[in-house]
Amino acid sequence: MVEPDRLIRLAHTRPTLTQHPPVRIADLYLQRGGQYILRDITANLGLSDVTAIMGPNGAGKTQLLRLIAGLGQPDSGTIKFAWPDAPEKHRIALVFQRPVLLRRSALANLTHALAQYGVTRTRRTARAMELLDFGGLTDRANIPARALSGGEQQRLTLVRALGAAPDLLLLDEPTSNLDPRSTAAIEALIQRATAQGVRVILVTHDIGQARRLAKDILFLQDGQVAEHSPAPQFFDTPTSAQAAAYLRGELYL
Ligand SMILES: Nc1ncnc2c1ncn2[C@@H]1O[C@H](COP(=O)(O)OP(=O)(O)OP(=O)(O)O)[C@@H](O)[C@H]1O
Repeated sequence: MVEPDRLIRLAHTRPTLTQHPPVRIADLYLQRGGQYILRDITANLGLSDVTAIMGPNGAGKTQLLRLIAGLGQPDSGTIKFAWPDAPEKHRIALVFQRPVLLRRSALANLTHALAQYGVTRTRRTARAMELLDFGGLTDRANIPARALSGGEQQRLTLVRALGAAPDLLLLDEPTSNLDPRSTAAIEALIQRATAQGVRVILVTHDIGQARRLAKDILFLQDGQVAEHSPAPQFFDTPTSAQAAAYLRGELYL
């Protein structure tokens, strides 16, 4: 495999993010079907390399991620980015829970995406091969993407997103349908991306995954922030009753 620093070479210089939180969410409300599904969300995200958004089904995790990605507007409140021109599409990449791939080979899925990202035709194939290598998919280059295993498809989706050299990678339960081996491969990819300075916001129900990857946890309950803490504090001494019950595996209704 190529070295990570060769692979995700940045299309632009990353800003120093220590002074400004990459994502600043303030007083955010979102209504759907006549009800508020996100309420009074105020949080700085992306200060650590991996932020996990956790919470029970229906808590609003996916909707919050979509708003951060620029897919839709809140009813009120703001989402501001450390990058002056964000959300510019190539600075923020979103990977959905289920892979969405074209009916083409793995390689062609990547060259197609790279064309969208503005990579010149002459560089596309070499870059796509680098990305396949990064994802451990070199020998799958010419296989129809939709014939790949679930784990391979998700790896392909992830390296396709990284091909945009994003500053911020948004992942919505990227391993929810995968077995431990495939999950480990995805987590390794995420860690290699963060080693390149990519900030990750990860929605996950997998407590073990959050422990392995995340430095801070935003816990949502009923569309509100129940807790936002550094990971060790969240796991050892959660301050909200909801998070404590969730971590104990109790059914908090
Ligand atoms: N278009 C819509 N109309 C009405 N309600 C909606 C709409 N879209 C989402 N919702 C509701 O918003 C709530 C939050 O949904 P969201 O998908 O963000 O939850 P989640 O925390 O990601 O859940 P899960 O863990 O099950 O994926 C849910 O109760 C959902 O039914």
